Amino acid sequence: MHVTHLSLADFRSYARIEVPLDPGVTAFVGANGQGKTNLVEAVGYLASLGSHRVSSDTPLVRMGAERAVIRAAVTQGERSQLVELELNPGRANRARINRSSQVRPRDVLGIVRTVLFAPEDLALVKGDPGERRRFLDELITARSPRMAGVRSDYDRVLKQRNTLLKSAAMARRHGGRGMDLSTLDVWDQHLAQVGAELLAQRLDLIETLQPLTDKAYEQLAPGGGPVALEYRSSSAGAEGAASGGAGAEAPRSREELYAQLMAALAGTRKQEIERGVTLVGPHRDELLLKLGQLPAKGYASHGESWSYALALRLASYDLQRAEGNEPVLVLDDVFAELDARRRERLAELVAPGEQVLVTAAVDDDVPDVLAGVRFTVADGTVERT
Ligand SMILES: Nc1ncnc2c1ncn2[C@@H]1O[C@H](COP(=O)(O)OP(=O)(O)OP(=O)(O)O)[C@@H](O)[C@H]1O
Repeated sequence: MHVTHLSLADFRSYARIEVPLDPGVTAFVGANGQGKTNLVEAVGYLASLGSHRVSSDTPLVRMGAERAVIRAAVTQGERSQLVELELNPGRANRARINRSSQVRPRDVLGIVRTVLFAPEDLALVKGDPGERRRFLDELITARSPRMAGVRSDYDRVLKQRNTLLKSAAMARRHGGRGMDLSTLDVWDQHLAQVGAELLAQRLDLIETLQPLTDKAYEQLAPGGGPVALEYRSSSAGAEGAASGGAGAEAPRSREELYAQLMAALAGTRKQEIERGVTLVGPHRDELLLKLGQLPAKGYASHGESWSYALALRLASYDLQRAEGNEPVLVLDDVFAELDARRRERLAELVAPGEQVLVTAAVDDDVPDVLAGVRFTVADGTVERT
């Protein structure tokens, strides 16, 4: 798919902007702070209902404005669609497809697809486990938009269960009789049900992503691998079952994963009531990225960490393409971060994409193989050059 037109109103630094886009490569070039990333961030938002830079919508709305609107015309094969999101921080966001009456924001998922490479990606390798969980869950949602509902159900159930545990912990501290544990039993079942669905999807994704990541790493840094993705589940027993990639005997069916989660919740209940928080479940799991025999985090060099992060993004691109969903590739300011060899290899790998959007501070940061349409971004204006 590709975006043929992007309109923004009160989004970030833009009061109003209309950008017609072609398939193939488009580079947005301009000095620091001129609004290049703001443009591609908007495209990424349509694909994931979130920004790759911030976790709240507030900074996305232009200072002084109340709401921001992102609108894109999208073409997939013969089909064209108009998708629109209105961001209302503090209130519910709104969405429209083909100017129709309103739909839920999550209904637009799957219309715009992106794989976004950005300097923030280094956190995939060097950052907290939450970064890697988010990477997995975003890709799961891109492959199967209905999983956005499962993800938000999980967050909701977890929040409610934590509230219950917190009040149980408070009651204990203040010498109360404690709580009626049958209520907690019900929440355990809810959590295990949605948790098993999420866990199953993550394990399936990791198995599919593993060979693609290894291949991408080899393309970017020949001879530097192998790389391995291992899922460390907080709900697996001490024997470490349920690891994706490696664990051949790991439970895979929803029923087995449900039983695993229920057993883990029962096993940690005393501790959870003491601490007032849910200690096991997908929100506590870790995706371990290994380079050779060692974890990349803490061991890989800066360059190796970059190659790993890029390999994960390339693998997600290959995966979506293989499943018949060609995403828009967005490369936000990444070439300036890479040495000449990686820059060249990455550019060659992405150049054939149906649509590639690149941002760079200067023309020289855009590799020659990505010659295409250029826009100059300056002072809130975007002009084709
Ligand atoms: N909500 C907002 N309201 C108004 N201006 C904003 C808002 N959010 C960001 N900006 C402005 O947008 C500009 C940053 O834009 P952007 O991140 O797209 O820059 P860039 O061109 O990608 O720069 P760099 O090359 O440094 O990455 C900054 O000047 C910032 O002050």
